[in-house]
Amino acid sequence: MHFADQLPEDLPQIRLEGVTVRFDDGHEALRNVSLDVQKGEFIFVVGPSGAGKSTFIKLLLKESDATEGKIYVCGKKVSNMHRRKVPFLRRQLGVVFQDFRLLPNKTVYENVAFAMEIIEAKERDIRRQVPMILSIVGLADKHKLYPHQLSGGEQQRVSIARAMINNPPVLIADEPTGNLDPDTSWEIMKLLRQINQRGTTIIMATHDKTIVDVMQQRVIALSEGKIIRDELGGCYGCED
Ligand SMILES: Nc1ncnc2c1ncn2[C@@H]1O[C@H](COP(=O)(O)OP(=O)(O)OP(=O)(O)O)[C@@H](O)[C@H]1O
Repeated sequence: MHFADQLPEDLPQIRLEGVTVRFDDGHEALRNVSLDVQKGEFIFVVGPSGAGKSTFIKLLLKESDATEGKIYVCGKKVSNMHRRKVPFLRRQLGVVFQDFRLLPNKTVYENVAFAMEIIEAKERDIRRQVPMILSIVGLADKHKLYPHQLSGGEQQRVSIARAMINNPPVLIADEPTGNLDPDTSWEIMKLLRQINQRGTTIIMATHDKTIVDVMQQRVIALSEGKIIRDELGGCYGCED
């Protein structure tokens, strides 16, 4: 038994313990950050440009490494995880980006099916589940179209369908409404709220003050790499 590898008791879905990310030039993108995220939470990560939001998200996905501290995601210690195990970690995390990142030469159906093919799902399951998720995101009638034939909001729905098709317990959204107009942004937020109400934890980095203020969820505010506020039912910048 390797006691050093034992996980702490009562581990929440995500835990950061004294995490610092320091780059070669000495700049610290995160400084001694500690936080717990419980299963089923909806969390906004806010802060000005350069505050450390993307760095935080990259740590969860193991796209970056912490210089100091411990990170646990979905029952696994990520901070010392072997590269070989990273693909298994990523299966637990659906990811949605500001710029959608769809495959331009694949149809809506194929873009979503691709995420199941990667994990070697059975063809029969793909044929059953892809139409189901497309109807949940309101795109059942657009399955044959290519990304360039869709509006920005529709493209983001495809990317949410792709992120959710393998039922990850956590959905990470990095500025998912950043390229969308206000009405379309609200449609996307309604969809994210529905997904959260079905039990998926959502962590969303955003600059959108209105969305954060209206949604009344937990808000973690970063400034210069430090958590300066962490409150339930919070607002974007409460001093405003
Ligand atoms: N490889 C790197 N080397 C040095 N500094 C870096 C590196 N990557 C990021 N940084 C710095 O770390 C800080 C945090 O960056 P990060 O991308 O996490 O900010 P952010 O809050 O996501 O900003 P934005 O809202 O503009 O996306 C910034 O000052 C950035 O310049």
